[in-house]
Amino acid sequence: MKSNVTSDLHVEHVTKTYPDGTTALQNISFHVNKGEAVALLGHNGSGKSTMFKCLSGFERPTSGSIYLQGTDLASLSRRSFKPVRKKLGMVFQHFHLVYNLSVFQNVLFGRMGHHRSILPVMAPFASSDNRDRAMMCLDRVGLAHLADRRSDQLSGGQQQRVAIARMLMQEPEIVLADEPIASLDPKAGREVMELLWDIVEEQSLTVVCILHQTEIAKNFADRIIGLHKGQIVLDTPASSISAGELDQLYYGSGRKAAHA
Ligand SMILES: Nc1ncnc2c1ncn2[C@@H]1O[C@H](COP(=O)(O)OP(=O)(O)OP(=O)(O)O)[C@@H](O)[C@H]1O
Repeated sequence: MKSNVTSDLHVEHVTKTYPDGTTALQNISFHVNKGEAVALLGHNGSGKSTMFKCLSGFERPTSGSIYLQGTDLASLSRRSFKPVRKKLGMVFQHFHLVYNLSVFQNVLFGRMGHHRSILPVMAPFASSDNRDRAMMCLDRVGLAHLADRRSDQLSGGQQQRVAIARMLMQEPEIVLADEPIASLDPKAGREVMELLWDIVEEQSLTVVCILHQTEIAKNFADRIIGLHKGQIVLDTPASSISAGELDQLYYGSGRKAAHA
């Protein structure tokens, strides 16, 4: 079902209660415009991953709606979700590569949503177009020289670059990133964020990125949304957010803001 919603992502009064009765999201509403980069912050258990799962279609909200470029996700059958899903590029904390396969093969898998079967994305059968595209994506993340290496023989930072190349292979319009640098050391994490952000800026992609590093969020995102106990308690341009507001998000009113 199409709506007249014009933003890339539109979350309207979303509540999510798990079968055991835990309410992880309570009446959440926000929208993300095309090309906008939003960082989703909040302490452990505030509902970030549940939001990510609802945005990506892995979980359905108990009530409320999520529109992706105007299409209500809840209205889609499994089959009709596929073309919509193709627009969503995902980056995860633990990379989700197939580790006993080559870097090149992992990047080819990113094209899966463009085909009806797995065959056209298997290296021995892939078209020259797909093969060239995979090498271009690897080149963009600086890893073309490692195309033939097994993915488990890369550093964490390199594995995340492969995951980004795989996402590029998909040609997404919206990027959902779930703690993309949480498994990396500070230097590798910063380099991966710089790469990811260069790519989303050059392709004008819309981004929702879950982060725990507030400095990184301030430096990279256009806007910061803060969750607390499943509710939005902060929705502010990153350029104008104060250290006190971030402190408040993580430590609540019981703690005096360290930088206020
Ligand atoms: N499958 C589930 N079944 C029941 N409760 C769940 C489930 N998944 C998450 N929860 C609960 O929902 C709440 C929000 O969890 P969620 O994982 O979304 O938070 P989070 O902000 O991503 O936390 P973290 O930063 O630790 O990943 C928590 O109370 C959690 O225990």
